[in-house]
Amino acid sequence: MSEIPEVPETTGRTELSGDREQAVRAAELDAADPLAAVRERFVLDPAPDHASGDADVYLDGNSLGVLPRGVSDRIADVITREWGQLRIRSWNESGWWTAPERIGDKIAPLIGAGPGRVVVGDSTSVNIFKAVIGGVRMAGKGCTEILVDATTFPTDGYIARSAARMTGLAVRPVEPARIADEVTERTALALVNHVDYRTGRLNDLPGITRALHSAGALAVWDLCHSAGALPVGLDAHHVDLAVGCTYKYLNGGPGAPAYLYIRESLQERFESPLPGWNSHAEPFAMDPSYEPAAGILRGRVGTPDILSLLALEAALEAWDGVAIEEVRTKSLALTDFFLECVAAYVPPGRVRSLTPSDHQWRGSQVSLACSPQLAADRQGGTPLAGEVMDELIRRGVVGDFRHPDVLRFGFTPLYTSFADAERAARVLGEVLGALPDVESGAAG
Ligand SMILES: Cc1ncc(COP(=O)(O)O)c(C=O)c1O
Ligand SMILES: Nc1c(O)cccc1C(=O)C[C@H](N)C(=O)O
Repeated sequence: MSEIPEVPETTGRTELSGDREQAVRAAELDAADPLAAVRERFVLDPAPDHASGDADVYLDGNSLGVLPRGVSDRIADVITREWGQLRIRSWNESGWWTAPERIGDKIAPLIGAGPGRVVVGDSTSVNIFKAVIGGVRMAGKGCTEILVDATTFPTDGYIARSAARMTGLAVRPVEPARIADEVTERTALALVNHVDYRTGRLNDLPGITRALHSAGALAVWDLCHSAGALPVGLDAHHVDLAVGCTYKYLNGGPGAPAYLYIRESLQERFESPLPGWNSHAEPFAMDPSYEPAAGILRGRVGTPDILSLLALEAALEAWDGVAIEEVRTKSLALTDFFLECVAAYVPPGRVRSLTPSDHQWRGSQVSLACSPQLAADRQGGTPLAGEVMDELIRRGVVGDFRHPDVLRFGFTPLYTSFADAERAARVLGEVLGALPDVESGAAG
């Protein structure tokens, strides 16, 4: 990239000479980290085409989590033995048929749900559809609208609008912080992201859920960016419906199936808009008339994606003996430390944090907005901010870029170390420091 001059790259080894203070601090924090050994449960080898041969600092687990060690062997066994040799018998003998609810019960403790409240399958988008239409069908007769988080990840908005058209309701986008003031007795439900994918802001799940309930509306939460990163407390906060993906902080793999949570007391009233045969009370009766299965099974649709489901099940073993509360403690310490290092290494005015400094409102990522000059549209496409991320990746620090100016760094406490955080901030400082002077418009 032409705008970023060549400067010596960091080696990735801890260099105590130049940036002694932060590097020493990182080493101390890693030595005291009770989750440090959990990192060994993940494959963090260098990519085969990596020039230096060093492993990357991987800060993109909020998009695609890292491969947990046990998954490859488990999937090889599923393919060679369960599918290759047992074939059709595996639906019963290998537990394929019951995998969606069995794996749902394994995710449940991580999101504060009791058994029988979570079912795994389909994509997040499809589960949003089930939850929104299922929620509207349970809402009061006079309801005329659905509220949608105005800052939502786009798929939620697209699906909510389509679901609203199908049910004759209107959609009203509302900032999460305004939902308590905007909800009315005409609101069927609100669909809200627990953590904002762009800024990393944590929304007030208990407070918003309470406010919705006081107005008689249901609370539907998208947990994609919180599940596996922080405690959610679905049962404790009486959330009605929730969905989430499993390929981010749950490390289930690319395209891993999503999940649907239905509050226990609502399950018998839940009418799926996708009542496939797997959600029937007696699927193998092949009855032409539909009768929903009892409980969470009615959230199923068709034949589950067994290879992906069982990869996810193996991936969840990385959580053995790990409490979500200790993950949260480490996540906040990592993001605090990264922000400290950014302040120490990055020249003033080049980036500002979009992620709240207050722990109460912070998820498990840090989003840095680049100065307007770096974010400005340039002829031929990507803003310079996008090229900054490309350069970071080239130097072995993997985050991602979101238009127009956001550098995102996701922190997955199961495998991210404090040394990773220090190295990422140091390389960011080198890349941004090598740019020609820009006006200081972004500091703050
Ligand atoms: C908040 C949120 N919801 C939904 C999705 C994606 O949905 P799907 O799993 O259907 O691709 C994402 C990310 O891809 C997301 O960040
Ligand atoms: N789901 C993804 C995919 O299939 C390909 C690339 C990225 C994704 C993502 O998860 C994007 C992500 N939800 C985000 O927060 O931007």
